[in-house]
Amino acid sequence: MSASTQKTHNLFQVFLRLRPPQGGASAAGERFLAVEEPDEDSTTPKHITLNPPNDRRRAIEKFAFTQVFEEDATQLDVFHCTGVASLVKGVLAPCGGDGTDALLATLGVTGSGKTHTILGSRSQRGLTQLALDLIFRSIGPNLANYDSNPTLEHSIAASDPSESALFPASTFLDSVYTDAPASFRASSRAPTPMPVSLSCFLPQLYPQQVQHHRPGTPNPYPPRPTDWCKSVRIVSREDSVAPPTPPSNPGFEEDRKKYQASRGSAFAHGIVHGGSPSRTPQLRRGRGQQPAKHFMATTASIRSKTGTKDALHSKGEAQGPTQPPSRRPHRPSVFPQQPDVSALSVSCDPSSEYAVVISMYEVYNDRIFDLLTTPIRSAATKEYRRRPLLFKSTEAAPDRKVVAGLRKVICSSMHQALVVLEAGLQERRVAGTGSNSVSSRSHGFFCVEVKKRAKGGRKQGVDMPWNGSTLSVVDLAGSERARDAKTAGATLAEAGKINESLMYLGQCLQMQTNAGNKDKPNLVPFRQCKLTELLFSNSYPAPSASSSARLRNPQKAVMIVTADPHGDFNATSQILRYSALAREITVPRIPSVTQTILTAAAAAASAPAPEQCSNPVEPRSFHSQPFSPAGSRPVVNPQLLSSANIVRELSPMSSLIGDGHRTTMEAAALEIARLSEDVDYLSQALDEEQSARQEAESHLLSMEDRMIELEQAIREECTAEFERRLEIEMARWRATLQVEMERGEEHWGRKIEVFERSMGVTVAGPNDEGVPIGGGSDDDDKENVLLEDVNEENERLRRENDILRREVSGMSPTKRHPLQERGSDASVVLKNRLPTETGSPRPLRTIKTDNEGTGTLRLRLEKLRVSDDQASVRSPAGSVSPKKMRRLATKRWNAVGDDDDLF
Ligand SMILES: Nc1ncnc2c1ncn2[C@@H]1O[C@H](COP(=O)(O)OP(=O)(O)OP(=O)(O)O)[C@@H](O)[C@H]1O
Repeated sequence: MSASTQKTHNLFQVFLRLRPPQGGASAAGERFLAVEEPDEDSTTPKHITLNPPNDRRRAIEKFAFTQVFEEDATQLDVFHCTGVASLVKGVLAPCGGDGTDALLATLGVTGSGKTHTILGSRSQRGLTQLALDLIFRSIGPNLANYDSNPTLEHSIAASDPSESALFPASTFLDSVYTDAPASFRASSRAPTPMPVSLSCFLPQLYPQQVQHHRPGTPNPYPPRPTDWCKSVRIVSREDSVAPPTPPSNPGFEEDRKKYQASRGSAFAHGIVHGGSPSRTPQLRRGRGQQPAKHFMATTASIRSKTGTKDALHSKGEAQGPTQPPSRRPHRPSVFPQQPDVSALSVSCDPSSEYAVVISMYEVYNDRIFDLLTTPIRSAATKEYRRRPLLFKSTEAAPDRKVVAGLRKVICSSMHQALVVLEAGLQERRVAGTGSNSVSSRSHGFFCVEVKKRAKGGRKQGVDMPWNGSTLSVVDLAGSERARDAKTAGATLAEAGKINESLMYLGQCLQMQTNAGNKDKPNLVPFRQCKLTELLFSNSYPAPSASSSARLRNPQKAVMIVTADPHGDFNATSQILRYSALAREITVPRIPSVTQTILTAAAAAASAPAPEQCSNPVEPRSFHSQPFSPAGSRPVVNPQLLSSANIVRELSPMSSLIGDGHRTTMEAAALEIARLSEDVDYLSQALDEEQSARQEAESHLLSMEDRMIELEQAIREECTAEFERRLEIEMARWRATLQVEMERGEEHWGRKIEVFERSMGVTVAGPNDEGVPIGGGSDDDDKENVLLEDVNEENERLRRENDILRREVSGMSPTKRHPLQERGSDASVVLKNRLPTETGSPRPLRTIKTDNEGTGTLRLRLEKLRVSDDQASVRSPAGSVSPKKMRRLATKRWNAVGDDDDLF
């Protein structure tokens, strides 16, 4: 097919594959995607209808695809119906020529089944393995024998335009895996060198060439900077442990789930960076202990948790090929065999010999990294790094771009190809997210170059060049919403890059149908990012092919869109919108702004014929673009058009709007649908916010009531507590007051007593020893002793007084004088005791006696009187309080004043 004829076709055939619900239909959410019945002229469904769940006001969309695979479609169904065999046939070019490049890609929301479709599972092969199987089966005996032709590698490398480093599979696999066959070790080839040194690594990669290179002659295999000096990405320095090997028996779904769970938990914390599969902490469990995501990706988890900050921005050093042998993983040996395509083969060119060369790379953060190049550790940063590769035109291929500097592996068998694929998948980045426990974080490219040349390979003693075509299998990373995927940090950043690149891809896919439209220029903006460049660059014939250059056919491309009918509606509808070959929108309710737009458009359209506007009717349904998948007739959704409203309103609309304004109206309808969705979403969000606000307000009110109650209770409690404490304090105060009063009374009593005592001492004078009575110590015992002494003295004086009285009464009046001589002149005493004119008693000290005996007697009588009173007051001694003493003393003082008849 010529380039000019290809131009009129879509760049991609787009298939849709629906994923069966995980955990049964009961566990799935509401289904929002319905598959339409096949058209009359077709046996397979091609259309689906997207019904927004739980919201009948949103636009209903209908999409057309090349074919729709429902949930029960098998891997073999997809393989057959997507025409992989046809792609392979184009690559093999059985009719001669270079063949046609083919691209097989999957696109979809994260977790929708892209990797499952492309790479299969532990029990089922994916399209990649099936395509490889078909290629090797079809080539069969025409595959060039590497063993019988040692210059094969040289001749292929010489024809390769991409500045690649070419290795035989055995050499490459021995550098990656540990269990190299004994025969290989005994070969003449140098063993895999440990260090990264270029000089010591060269013999391993180019053993034959080095052997054959003679000193002094130009080396045909000089080390290329792109081969050795491009390190691409950083891998954690923990990457030093042997990875698990895929279980040898396929079909153990349980093991697989466990493995996925372990990977999910291990990677859920962030990015899992690429690295050798043999170097992940999670993989230290030993062989066969961890099942794989799919049989090829058993060790894909190798990515060490990085945490590695700027892994992507760091620059690396020279890249080396290997890890130390002891750290390399074991070579997988058993792969799933189902589905079986052994009965299928396509023809190849019998006059040609073929060689199959495999390369793998990934697009991560808009940069290309080789998956078959082991990252090497930087001496400076101790990080494992790779270098990004360039997608460019080379000297050997000026008319097309190639990924330059890839490592490519020549495979002699299907098994070798599978093991190489496994090795490359080990390097691919995956991570656990909220949406998929084993989520691809990069766009993976698996390229099978089928080289061909005329049999014999030599013409006039010169090696003939190899030409050929490439089958590229692409497993795109899934679009994801950060909210659902619960990603953060670096994983969130890479999700942003993924979404951005998928957005550009969506723009390209949307524009692709215009490529066949003669009226519109080819505006597919595929140079916006690496992903679209890689996918679309070969879709067009070389723009400036020189006369000497061969005119290559544009690639054939198949896109398989995967979708989960029970998954995220918004994300799925977005993917379907830009990937579908055609789309029809039904807007059930047009907001007022829409009416304005449509009315204006209708007025403009009807300006030349104003009579058509006599009865305008509000339109409700539009076709966003004509359905034209692969030349089919325009599609109208019968279910949607069965609505009486829509049918009735379509006709007036089409009569109102002229053809010249149809494009405007379509754009307006699309915008309306988008705005309507936004409005619906915002109104729903507003409703949620309002209900949340109401709930918060009612909660606030109840909280306020509760606070008031609490405040009241606290106040009452505080009041009770205050009163209780006040009562206690009052009681304490009263007690203290009582004590103080008693102390005060005692104090005053003591003072009065001291005063009385001092008075008594002054009157009594010194005792026999010359010490004043009562003037001594304040001690009670002494007082008691003194009191007893006074009492005794009092008694003695009483007795003496009685004696004297008897003597006085017995004496004659003439003999009474002696009594006066004894100092017992009562009249003098009475006279002295009588109050003075002022009313106060006359001080006893001032008494002057003429007679010493009379004075002494009088003093003794006075003493006797006072002491007697004191004795009567104080007896019983000790039982009278100071207070009483004071009162009694006071009374006694008064009594003394009144008791004039004492004698
Ligand atoms: N057709 C299917 N049949 C059975 N299981 C499927 C199918 N499609 C997907 N799955 C399962 O769904 C899960 C997610 O699929 P997969 O990993 O292929 O998604 P993905 O689209 O590649 O996600 P991501 O973009 O995050 O890498 C896996 O467990 C896979 O086995």
